[in-house]
Order: sequence, then C-alpha cells, then structure tokens
Amino acid sequence: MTISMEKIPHPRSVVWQEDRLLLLDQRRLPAETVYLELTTPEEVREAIVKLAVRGAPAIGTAAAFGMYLGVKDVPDADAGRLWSTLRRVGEDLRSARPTAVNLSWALERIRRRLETLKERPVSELKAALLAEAHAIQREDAEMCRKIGEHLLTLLEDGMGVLTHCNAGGLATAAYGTALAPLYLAKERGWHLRVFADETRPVLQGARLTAYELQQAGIDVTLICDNMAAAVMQKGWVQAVIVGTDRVAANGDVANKIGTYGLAVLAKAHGIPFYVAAPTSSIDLQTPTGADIPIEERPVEEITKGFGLATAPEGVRVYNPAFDVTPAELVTAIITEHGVIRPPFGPGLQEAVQRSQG
Ligand SMILES: CSC[C@H]1O[C@H](OP(=O)(O)O)[C@H](O)[C@@H]1O
Repeated sequence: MTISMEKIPHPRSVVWQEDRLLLLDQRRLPAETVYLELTTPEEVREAIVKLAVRGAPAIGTAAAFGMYLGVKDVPDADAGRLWSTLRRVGEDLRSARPTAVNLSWALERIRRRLETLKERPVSELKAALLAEAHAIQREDAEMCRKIGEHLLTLLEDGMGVLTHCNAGGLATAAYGTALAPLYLAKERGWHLRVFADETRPVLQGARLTAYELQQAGIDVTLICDNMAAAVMQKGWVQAVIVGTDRVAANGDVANKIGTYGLAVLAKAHGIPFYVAAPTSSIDLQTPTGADIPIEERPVEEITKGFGLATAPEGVRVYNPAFDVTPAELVTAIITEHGVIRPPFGPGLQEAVQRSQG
C-alpha cells in the first residue's frame, strides 16, 4: 500500500528537497507555518533538541536524512572519511534525545544497510544512505495508516476518544499513530468526538493535535490536562488512545509525561487504554520500563513557557518529558501488524520479527 503524500490531510513535518532537509518548525505552530531549510547534521541535531521537529517517528526520519547531509560532500575517493564521518555524525544525532527509540532505531538501520555495502564505492554508499532515509519515511507513512486501520476495529462510530500530546501526522511521516484512526474514521464518514489534552508544559496537544484535527474537520475539544478525569467521569470518553516513544520488551510504555496518569484514570473508569506503536518504537533490547532513559528538559519550559514568566525566579523544577505506563494498565498495543493483547511479550516479539522480514 503506497501512501500518496500529496493527499495526506495535514502539513508534512519532514520533507527532503534536492540536497536539503525542510523541517516544519513545530515550535511556531499553530500561529505560523514555517519550514526550516537545513543543510548540515548539526542543524538537524539542534532542531531535534529544541523540538522544532518532534515526535518519535519524525525524529528518526529527520536523523536519517541528517546522516546523508553529513556525508553528501565527502569526496568519492575518500572512503575512510566517509566511515569516520558516519560514526561521528551518528553518535552526535543519537545523543540529541534519549527516550524515543526511533532515533537510535533509524540510525542503526542506516548503519546496518551500509555495512552490507561496505566494499562498494563511496558514491554507491551515499546513494544507498539517501535511499534508506526515503524508505524509512515511506514505510513510516504506511505503518501509520495500517495502525489506524487496526485501531478502527476497536472503535465505533459516535465514540468519544481522548488523546494526549501529539501522536499525529506532525509526529510522523503521515496520519500519525494515535491520530491515524481519527483520520480514517473521517474518511469513512464516522463522527468521533475527540478530547485533546493540551499537554503541559510544551502544549503539543493544544498547539499541534487540536490544530491538526481542526484543519481536517475532525470534532476536537481541547481540555487542560487536569480536566481528563472530569471528562471521563461525565461518560464522554469510551477510549483513550496515545502514542509512544518506546515500548519495552514486557509491554511497559514510555510516552509524554501525563500518560501514566491517564492510564490510571482510564483503569478507574473502566475505559480501554490503547497504545499506538509502530514496530520502530518497540525496543526488545530494553527489558522493562525501568530501563528506559527519561529525558529531562529545560526548566524554562515550565517557568517561562512561551516567554511568559509563570513561576518565581530560581524555583526548583522537575521537568521529565516522559513517564512510563506499566503494561498492566495497557488494554492493547496496536502495531502495523495488528492488535496485541496481554501478555505483551510474545506479541511484541512476533511483530518485530514480522517487520524484520
Ligand atoms: C508518534 S509520536 C510519539 C510521541 O512523541 C511525542 O513526544 P515529543 O513531542 O516530546 O517528541 C509524544 O510523547 C508522542 O506520543
């Protein structure tokens, strides 16, 4: 199934154009649609660190193109410099953000692909690298649409769905993961009522999810994070759907801070809690959620969000960007291969193996 990128119902976050990478600057949404034109891996790393590009799959894709930017001007006669540059740029990009496994997954996929061609001329290696970056992006779009189709089998027309952060088209190559079923439901003429958590402190839900869904004509209601319990208590939510930055081998899920609390609330209200997870976000080498590195971000995201001082100077701040939801609070994990129910271990292994061919 090939996705026609011209027909996706939202702006593209990562676009390769001739010899440069265009990144939709998500820090400026929803007020401004501005694309950064990047020509070096250092610029790509900075864009990832500063959340100009964000969302686990989008980060992986941007890093893959960043690898090509790092080597595209290496002389064809200098194979040694190509390999040393690949190692340096790979490590530099990998260190940009620690939690989303898609970043290291994409870089490792590039490395493995080039290792199979290590005796080939530099020109062939560079062409193969760029082709692999395009393949990662293309496959991500296809995975997202398939996740949407599988998630739709768990929903019904007329349902209320609550989501957190942005696991939408802006976080991926197309359609998103958690938001994919909402786009497909719209295509089928369903009416789903979406409640989007604003998702402090960076407000990906308010700035990105509400924006994406409103642009697509999907019924979305923006709520503050602390309103999710009341919305569930009113009976307005029949499913919670979130994305993920990393699923551990036992089914523990790292996702945007606040996800764990939603899972506890969903359990308390008897609401299914679904995690949309492309296999590129599943990390079988990480045994449990306790082993997932959790990124801590600058205090200013909380004390001076969007430039407005909202806390006393010098106050102590704790700003983890993610939390871990234990597998026992997850109803199902939905990959591009289908719906996985507990116990998650065997199903996660099978899904990853299917993706490795
Ligand atoms: C399909 S996006 C996955 C994930 O990434 C987001 O984090 P961030 O905005 O910090 O990159 C969020 O946790 C999404 O659920």
